Amino acid sequence: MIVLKLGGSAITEKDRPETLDGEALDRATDAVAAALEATDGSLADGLVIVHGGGSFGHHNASEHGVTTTEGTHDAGAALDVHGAMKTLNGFVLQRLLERDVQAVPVHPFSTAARDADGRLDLPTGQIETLVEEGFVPVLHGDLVAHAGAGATVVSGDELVAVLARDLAVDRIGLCSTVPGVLDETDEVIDEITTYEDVAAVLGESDATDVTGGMAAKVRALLDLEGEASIFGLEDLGAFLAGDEPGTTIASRTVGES
Ligand SMILES: Nc1ncnc2c1ncn2[C@@H]1O[C@H](COP(=O)(O)OP(=O)(O)OP(=O)(O)O)[C@@H](O)[C@H]1O
Ligand SMILES: C=C(C)CCOP(=O)(O)O
Repeated sequence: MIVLKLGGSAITEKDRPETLDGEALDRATDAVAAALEATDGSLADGLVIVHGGGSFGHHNASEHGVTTTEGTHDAGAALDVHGAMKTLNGFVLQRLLERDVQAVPVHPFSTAARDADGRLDLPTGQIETLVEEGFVPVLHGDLVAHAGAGATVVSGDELVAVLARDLAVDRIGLCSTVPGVLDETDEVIDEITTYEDVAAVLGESDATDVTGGMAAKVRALLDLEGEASIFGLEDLGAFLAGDEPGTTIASRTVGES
């Protein structure tokens, strides 16, 4: 199974509130549809798509002071953030359906929760069954119920990490607006194995972002057992065809702290 995150920075104009990058989303969904068609719909035993927020969700969350740790108990605020993410989810689904991809929505706000320590629980049985039945579940960064905090933000990157941990996932790809993780001279770093090696060059997103940008992304992926790739839209087709474009985030070896 492949878990693919379409970064919000890749499919929206992240610095203009609630603005889709329709051309980029077309390119992304073209690549997904072509990869599925080339494998008669099987694509390495299934595909799960997660998309981020970009200019949907982050601005709303920021206005309401909601982050991954600071929550809200105001249903109106919660629905504002969740509604923005559902709007973007609708655009992603529509473009996939137009290309005959059997995409269906899974909204984390309706299914996931955090405990008081912030640990995320995302039931995956529904997702597994959807994949087995030939669907492409499309999840998204969202709000989730958070014990003691109301509702907090969950990033698409966190969802990818949980899916990779709890499902039989073979490959993980994060398609963003950058061609990979960049070093101090803006060259793509081929492989990252420890956070410390790259901490100095990792930053937040240039645009409004409540979930930590590239630094949080690398941290979440380094916690996984398998490898993950971070790459740009131009390399999405290559990733889906089996290549490892951009930056590979390699897991820690067993026993290493
Ligand atoms: N060393 C780095 N290499 C590449 N990008 C970096 C680096 N440091 C910070 N960034 C920022 O991280 C951004 C990518 O993270 P971001 O969270 O915006 O991506 P995304 O997952 O595509 O979007 P979203 O979070 O909206 O889904 C880049 O656009 C850049 O602004
Ligand atoms: C801001 C919200 C609601 C979700 C953000 O998800 P991300 O763009 O994957 O970090």
